[in-house]
Amino acid sequence: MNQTATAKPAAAAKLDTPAIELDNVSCRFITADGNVTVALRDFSMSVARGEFVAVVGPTGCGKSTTLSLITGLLKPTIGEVRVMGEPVNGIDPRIGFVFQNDAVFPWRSVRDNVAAGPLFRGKPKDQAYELANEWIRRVGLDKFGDHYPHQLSGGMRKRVALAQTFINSPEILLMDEPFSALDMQTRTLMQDELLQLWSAHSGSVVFVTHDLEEAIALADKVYVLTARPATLKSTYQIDLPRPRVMEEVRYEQRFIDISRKIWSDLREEVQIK
Ligand SMILES: Nc1ncnc2c1ncn2[C@@H]1O[C@H](COP(=O)(O)OP(=O)(O)OP(=O)(O)O)[C@@H](O)[C@H]1O
Repeated sequence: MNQTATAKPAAAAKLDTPAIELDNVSCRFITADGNVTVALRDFSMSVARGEFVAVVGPTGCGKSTTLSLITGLLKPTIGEVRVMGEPVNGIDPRIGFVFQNDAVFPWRSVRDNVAAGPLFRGKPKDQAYELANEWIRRVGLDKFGDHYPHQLSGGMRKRVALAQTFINSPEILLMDEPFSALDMQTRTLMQDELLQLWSAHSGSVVFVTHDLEEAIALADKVYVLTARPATLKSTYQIDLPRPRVMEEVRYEQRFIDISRKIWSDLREEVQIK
């Protein structure tokens, strides 16, 4: 075989590599009293570059564990986790996070919170603050740059968290129930904002949620996990057209059909005691 004729240029081959791969991963915890909890069993997942993946499953099955494995905070008991084709090894600056609890510094103003990432990464102060102002404007908080987190609503704090994360241009964004503490209206607004930021930014997202509708409305692909020990129950490609408008997409017939299908899978698992 003619190797040179078939081999892809290295750069192109690299771009084909998924952003995230979990390869037959199992994760087992041994608690202080000697009990063993298997959180994931023989679980595989692949997230392409620029893809938005949502992970749903019953409470306590192992959804957050998948994120901890991607960050390198946890190591799999069996299997391998790769980011951009390389085995995970420590904290990766290409990964950003947004969790349910805001990771804002309460003693810093909005502007200082948003500038913290670039400053930490060594950007000169004037550039870091210029960028922070730009992101504060993008998330609609222009008038609140000098406010402190306790002076903001839950939705506004979430905007700070998004600005704080997106300012670092993460190639991978991990989100663990980021909007679950928000009321329904604010949550819908934040979902729209997330989609706008993501589409302008083109990173890969793994979004863990209890809310099946949220998963379908946002994602390109939904992974459904079984009850613990979580293994893969099913995956669904979500073929709803983009751009999606949150308050409209959930009334579309296609959305309702997909929800019904996935819910029938999930219901079986939620009912397992
Ligand atoms: N560090 C740990 N030590 C021991 N057990 C753990 C640890 N982390 C998670 N677990 C256990 O692993 C299981 C899966 O936890 P995980 O947080 O991944 O579930 P989840 O699906 O995200 O849950 P929820 O939907 O309630 O947020 C749970 O039973 C949890 O108690």
